[in-house]
Amino acid sequence: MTERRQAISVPLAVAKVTGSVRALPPESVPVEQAYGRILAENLYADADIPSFDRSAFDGYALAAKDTESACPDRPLEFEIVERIAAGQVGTKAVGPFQAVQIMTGAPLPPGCDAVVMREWTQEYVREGKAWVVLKRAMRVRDNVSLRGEEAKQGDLLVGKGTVIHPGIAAVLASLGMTEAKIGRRPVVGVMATGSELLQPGEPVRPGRIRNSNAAMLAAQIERAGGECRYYGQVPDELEPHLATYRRMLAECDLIVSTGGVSVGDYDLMPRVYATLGAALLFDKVTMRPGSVTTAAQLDGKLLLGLSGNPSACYVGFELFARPAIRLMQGAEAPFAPLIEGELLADYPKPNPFTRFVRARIVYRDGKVGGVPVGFDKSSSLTSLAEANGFIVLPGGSRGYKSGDRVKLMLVDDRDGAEWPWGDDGDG
Ligand SMILES: Nc1nc2c(c(=O)[nH]1)N[C@H]1C(S)=C(S)[C@@H](COP(=O)(O)OP(=O)(O)OC[C@H]3O[C@@H](n4cnc5c(N)ncnc54)[C@H](O)[C@@H]3O)O[C@H]1N2
Ligand code: MOO
Ligand SMILES: [Mg+2]
Repeated sequence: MTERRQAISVPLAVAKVTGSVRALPPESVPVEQAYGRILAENLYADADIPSFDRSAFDGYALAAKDTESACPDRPLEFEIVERIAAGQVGTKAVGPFQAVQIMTGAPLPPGCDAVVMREWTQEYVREGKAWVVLKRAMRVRDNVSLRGEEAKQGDLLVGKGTVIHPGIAAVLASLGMTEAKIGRRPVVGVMATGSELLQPGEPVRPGRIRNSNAAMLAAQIERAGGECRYYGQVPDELEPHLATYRRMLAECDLIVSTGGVSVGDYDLMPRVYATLGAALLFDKVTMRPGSVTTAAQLDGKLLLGLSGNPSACYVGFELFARPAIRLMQGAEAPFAPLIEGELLADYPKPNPFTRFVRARIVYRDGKVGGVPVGFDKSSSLTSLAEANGFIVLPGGSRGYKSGDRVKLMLVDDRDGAEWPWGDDGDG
């Protein structure tokens, strides 16, 4: 008789996987190539930001107190003593009822504490001197960006472990960094198993199917931030499994296989792990699809045996490989966000295990909801083309009705979330 496997809960399985990986040593890349990578150091302001008082508008810098009596009936005249563009520093002392013509971003000259927008003024020449006339009073700091108003020297600007997006690229550049220190992308070895598999370019033959999981996993690895190294598809024979697996162990940081984890005669992954001496973390999870997802550890490396069934493979990857890949890059928030939203169609099936219904997450009328996509079986493939998330239904629940509140897992998210599962049960 086949040995019965001990199933563990999803949160426990996720915790076992995430507890088995650690951040890889960081590396540096040019800031222009850092988009989507994970920052490996805290970014602190190296100076006050902005680093000097500067004009926020094109206009005239002057002392606000000189403008107190200005009004439409009694305009005030200021002598223009200098004109400064952004990048220039004024050289003239500015006395009472004098002004400096100033452009946006230029440093405020000493003696000035406000800027009048050009549109509020008129400029003319009289007796060989340039003058500007003003019809309203200004207050100190009007139209001025003050030194340190955004951040003070030493302030934390961006935390280590954050996914770099365009705003963070701007911060890096503003700190004078040409290179960003980031987590190295783990090299993720992928092996597809199954004598039935054809390469996508091969003609179909009776009983055979095209290998779609390899292409799917390559894209999932890319989305998670890993570097996919594909080792091809192996037939259901132990020797090619072992040979390929040994190469992956030597060359990769994380190993993902698809297929062969169940109890069929040709499901060889359990024997692969046993032969290699890997320590099993789990080989059954109380989830659907993907219940036979297996995880093991060898020489400090995480080995993930995903199901061959396309939907089960997809779900297993997002639940286990994704946070592992992100943690290996040093992410602080490695998980896909799990949020509450509305179920947008009836889902009558009972859920003996936690169910991950492949879904289209939609944002409509200020609300977020999930629509189950098409054909809903562990073996389904084409409906995945529509999915950008999962509806997560807890184990032990019965059918759900359209409009019910449910948990939605956003697998297309980029920034990540901290532990989404709560401290008990299924999140
Ligand atoms: N007696 C039992 N049978 C099965 C159980 C069980 O508990 N007891 N679990 C079922 C569940 S649930 C799943 S899921 C599958 C898991 O199967 P394996 O991980 O062993 O995968 P394979 O047997 O290799 O293939 C399953 C299925 O997927 C197709 N496949 C495989 N690789 C690919 C690929 N690269 N691209 C596309 N499709 C692929 C394969 O042809 C099979 O149809 O086991 C159930 N059985
Ligand atoms: O492992 Mo299977 O995908 O639960 O249906
Ligand atoms: Mg099988």
